Order: sequence, then structure tokens, then C-alpha cells
Amino acid sequence: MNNLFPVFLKLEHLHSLIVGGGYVAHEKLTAILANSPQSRITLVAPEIRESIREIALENPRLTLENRDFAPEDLEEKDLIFVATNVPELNRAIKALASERHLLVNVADTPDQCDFYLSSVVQKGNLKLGISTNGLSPTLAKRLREVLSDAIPDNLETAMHQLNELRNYLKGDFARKVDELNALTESLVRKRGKG
Ligand SMILES: C[C@@]1(CC(=O)O)c2cc3[nH]c(cc4nc(cc5[nH]c(cc(n2)[C@H]1CCC(=O)O)[C@@](C)(CC(=O)O)[C@@H]5CCC(=O)O)C(CC(=O)O)=C4CCC(=O)O)c(CCC(=O)O)c3CC(=O)O
Ligand SMILES: NC(=O)C1=CN([C@@H]2O[C@H](COP(=O)(O)OP(=O)(O)OC[C@H]3O[C@@H](n4cnc5c(N)ncnc54)[C@H](O)[C@@H]3O)[C@@H](O)[C@H]2O)C=CC1
Repeated sequence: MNNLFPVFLKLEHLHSLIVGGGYVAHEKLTAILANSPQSRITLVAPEIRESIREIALENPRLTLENRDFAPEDLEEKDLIFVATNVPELNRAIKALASERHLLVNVADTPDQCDFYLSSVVQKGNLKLGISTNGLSPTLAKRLREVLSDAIPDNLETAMHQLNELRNYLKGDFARKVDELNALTESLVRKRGKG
């Protein structure tokens, strides 16, 4: 049983903090920016990889702080990604952040995470997030590849057409639901049932 509650965050409305500037921090950063390029992010670390500096050059909403983490870094932040190579420090940051009711992801420490990153299938406006409840990120990655291939590219056109119809039917909620359900029924009709 997977008890995680999936949500889709508008990271451009939030201010995220990444603590650490190594390989794992780079992975988190690219996962965030691949989905939400307008994210507002501050990254703090005494050593920051060149690959992260290059990303910062192209992202004015990414601020690099080249120094040790300080508790004040948690101020005015919404989401915290902890990825230093000092496990005790990661735990201490998680504790400080939780005192402030912030949501925290601690790299490689699922029991310290308030949320996990998911594997993401993107086809235009369609987005699927995949979680294995932390059991196998590799399976999540493979499923992303399988689903990316299986989902037809022309869904984008259908999505736009349904959106137009949805706007056209605005007003009478019950009628809108009936019409949209009738129109999309063929998408879910079981094979063999006509
Ligand atoms: C719990 C979670 C917390 C979180 O990080 O948010 C977590 C934890 C851990 N990951 C570890 C390892 C790896 N992670 C990946 C890849 C991804 N990991 C992601 C998410 C998550 N990873 C969350 C659960 C997601 C779920 O519910 O399924 C993805 C989906 C999203 C993303 O990170 O962007 C992204 C795939 C993106 C894509 O390609 O689609 C690979 C494979 C690879 O890189 O090729 C490996 C190596 C192989 C392996 O171990 O499977 C380790 C052990 C580290 C060690 O051994 O020391 C831990 C710690 C532990 O499990 O204890
Ligand atoms: N690189 C990998 O593929 C894997 C890494 N891990 C674990 O993930 C963690 C991070 O790994 P990497 O990113 O590869 O390490 P890394 O050595 O590349 O980066 C660590 C980062 O933490 C920063 N840091 C250290 N003290 C800090 C402080 N006081 N304040 C702010 N930042 C500080 C460093 O400046 C550096 O940027 C480690 O615990 C590592 O054991 C686990 C599995 C795989």
C-alpha cells in the first residue's frame, strides 16, 4: 500500500532551498528545473560544482550562496532539499526545518523525507508522476520509459479540443459533466464490448 499523497506544485509560486552543491544537489536541481523552469531556488554550499554554476548562469531565479548552511537560510523558504555529504548535518537541518513546519526532502534518507521526487512522464500538457513508495527508483525510471513510448503524441490535440469544449459548456455544471463524459467514453470502453 502506497500512502503518499500526489500533488502537482507550482514551484514558480514558492521559494525552494537546496543545501549542498555536489552531484546529488545537481540531480535535484535538474529534476526541479526540467519540470518547473521558472522555479525560484536558493542553493547554499561551501563547494559548488561547475555544472551547477553553469545552470545558474542561465537561470536568474537561481541564487547560489557559496558558504556553509546557516539556520537563517530557512527563512522565507517553502520547500527544502537537503543534499550535503554530512549525514548528521542533513539530520540537523531536517529537524530545524520541521520546527518551522517546512517540507523537507533529505537525499538518500527516505525516513527523513516529508515528500519524494517522482519519475515524470511528460507529453505536452500531460504529466504523470510515478512513485514506487521508495521501493525501487529504478523501476520508476523504467516505467517512465515504457509509458512515454506507450502514450500517443496526438493526445495534445485531443486535450486542446476538450479544453475548448469545456470552456464552451461553462455554466451548467451537470450538463458539462454529462457531455464531456459521453464524448470521452470511447477512450475507456473495454475491448470486445464494442
Ligand atoms: C525515496 C526517494 C526519495 C527522493 O530522492 O525523493 C529516493 C531514494 C533513493 N534513491 C536511491 C538511488 C537511486 N535513485 C535513482 C533515481 C531516481 N530516484 C528518484 C526518487 C526517489 N529516490 C524517491 C522514491 C521514488 C519512488 O517512490 O519510486 C527518481 C524517481 C526521481 C528523482 O530523483 O528525480 C529518480 C528516477 C528519475 C527518472 O529517471 O525518471 C536511481 C536510478 C538512476 O539514477 O538511474 C538510483 C540508483 C539505483 C537504485 O537504488 O534504484 C537511493 C539509494 C542510494 C544509495 O544506494 O546510497 C535512495 C535512498 C533509499 O532508497 O534508501
Ligand atoms: N553521488 C552519488 O551518486 C550518491 C551519493 N550519496 C550520498 O548523497 C550525499 C551527497 O552526495 P554527493 O552530492 O555526491 O556529495 P558531494 O561530495 O558531491 O557534495 C556534497 C556537497 O555538500 C556540501 N556541504 C558540505 N558541508 C556543507 C554545509 N555545512 N553546508 C552546505 N553544504 C555543505 C559540499 O560543499 C558539497 O557541495 C552523500 O551523503 C552521499 O553519501 C548516496 C548515493 C549515491
